[in-house]
Amino acid sequence: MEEIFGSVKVKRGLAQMLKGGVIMDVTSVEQAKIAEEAGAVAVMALEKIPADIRAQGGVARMADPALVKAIMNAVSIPVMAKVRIGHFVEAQVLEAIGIDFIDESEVLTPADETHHIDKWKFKVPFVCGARNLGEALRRIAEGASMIRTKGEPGTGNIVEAVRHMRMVMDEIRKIQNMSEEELYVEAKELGAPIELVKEVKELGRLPVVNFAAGGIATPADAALMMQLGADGVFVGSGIFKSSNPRKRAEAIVAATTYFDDPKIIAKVSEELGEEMRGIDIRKLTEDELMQVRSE
Ligand SMILES: O=C(CO)[C@H](O)[C@H](O)COP(=O)(O)O
Repeated sequence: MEEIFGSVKVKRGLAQMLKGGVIMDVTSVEQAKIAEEAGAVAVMALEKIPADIRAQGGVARMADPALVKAIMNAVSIPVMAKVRIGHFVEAQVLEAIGIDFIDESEVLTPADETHHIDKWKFKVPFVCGARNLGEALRRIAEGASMIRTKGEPGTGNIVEAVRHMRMVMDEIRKIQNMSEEELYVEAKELGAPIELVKEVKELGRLPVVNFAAGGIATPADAALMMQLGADGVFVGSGIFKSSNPRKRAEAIVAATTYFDDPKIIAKVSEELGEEMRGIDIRKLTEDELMQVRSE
């Protein structure tokens, strides 16, 4: 058993078990319980949801381990937590307390602008963000067991999540239509290892699950991302910045499950109360964009 614990197969398999589900950002035990009861497949423990990180500014770091442990004790579903990009000691701390999954996330303030964490050194699986195929494959080459397209977190605006998912899917289709010999130049242009590019051609998808994140605020948003090819969704601000988080969380779970059934999506979208207000991405400066942090 020891031999396979922490193996690529086990770590990627854990991510696959979350397929088709919603992973919700939570900042307290109370929110974690709401998420679990609403049908989330996992929760992401963090100090502040992305909309508040964006609004309050300052340096955003890994959550207090005491908060993470309290959430782990309160729910039976897997618990994830975020570390700053490149901050391998925050990752060591989370692994030490027995976290189920680590998100090396651009939502927190990067600790290293050049290097991501060497995720092969950890037994715990990692999820990382990507805006395109090259970025996704670089993170997988570093040991990520799950990818999420980045979107623009904390905006309640789906436009960047759509852009990034379409980009990844388009680039995969392009590779599928290439000959073997063309893959070498493509790998160079993507900045990704040739072995992974070949694997994408063979599989017709990423070798790990790819969820959508950043800006999902309604059941229809979640279903849109699923129809565009996401394996599942992450939702943070859209739920806990709305007037009725419990009802919205349940509706987003239903819409993710029945993403290709507009009648169900219509039904669960009724009377959800006030939505998160949201931000026009064009009003953000380059410095305010989280998606561009470390590629
Ligand atoms: O980083 C994340 C995924 O790991 C966040 O959960 C996600 O991006 C949340 O964004 P939003 O608050 O816009 O839903």
